Amino acid sequence: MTLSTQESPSPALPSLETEAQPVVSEEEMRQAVRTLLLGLGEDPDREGLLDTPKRVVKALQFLTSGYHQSIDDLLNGAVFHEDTDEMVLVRDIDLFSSCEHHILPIIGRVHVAYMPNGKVIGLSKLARICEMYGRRLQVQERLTAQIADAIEGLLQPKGVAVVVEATHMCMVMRGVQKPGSWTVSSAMRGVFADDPKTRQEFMSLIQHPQNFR
Ligand SMILES: Nc1nc2c(ncn2[C@@H]2O[C@H](COP(=O)(O)OP(=O)(O)OP(=O)(O)O)[C@@H](O)[C@H]2O)c(=O)[nH]1
Ligand SMILES: [Zn+2]
Repeated sequence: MTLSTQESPSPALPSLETEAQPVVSEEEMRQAVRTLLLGLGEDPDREGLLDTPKRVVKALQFLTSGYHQSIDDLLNGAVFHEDTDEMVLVRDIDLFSSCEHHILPIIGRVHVAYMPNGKVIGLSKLARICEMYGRRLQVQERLTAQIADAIEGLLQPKGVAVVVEATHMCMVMRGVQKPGSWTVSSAMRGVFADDPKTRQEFMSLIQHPQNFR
């Protein structure tokens, strides 16, 4: 699918992926799902599958709806001037994304921290940023870096730390079939990259509780 540029990001914002507009109609997408069903040996005209192409297209559109969001929209102006230089951390943000290789779920959690530099962001907006990038076709490493870049661009903080812990259904349900495997990726910027003590403080704050599975 070709991605077409719909808007040029504001220079004050971090560089974003351009908004994707479908270059095929919804009907063509449904036909493609019907073709997949036929290829799988199914009968797309049997009762249980009649509405499946429509449902699959709708589900995939939702799971990739992050392409149609922008930081500007989700932020709703919630950046505030605040004189604090203590670490802000939101941990255990649920993550549901889709791997770009197999379009299968990536499920996990994100921990986001930053060291303010005169500005703070509405806490929910950190989770919304994770959602926006999660609802795209992703590799975990890029998702992690995009979240860090967005926060860095918005707040120009003294540092940003993002850790993503996720399990990839393409490694669990198929392929190498390793349930229980978790991939951990991190993006450390500013003081989190430069100062081992600050990084260590962050890492100790996101340690799993005893009962973490
Ligand atoms: N680095 C990285 N790799 C990923 C991610 N999601 C899936 N992959 C990997 O992408 C690779 C694609 O490899 P290929 O050999 O082209 O595809 P495949 O035949 O389906 O590979 P297997 O999964 O090993 O069966 C696999 O090793 C996946 O585990 C991700 O978020 N980051
Ligand atoms: Zn995959």
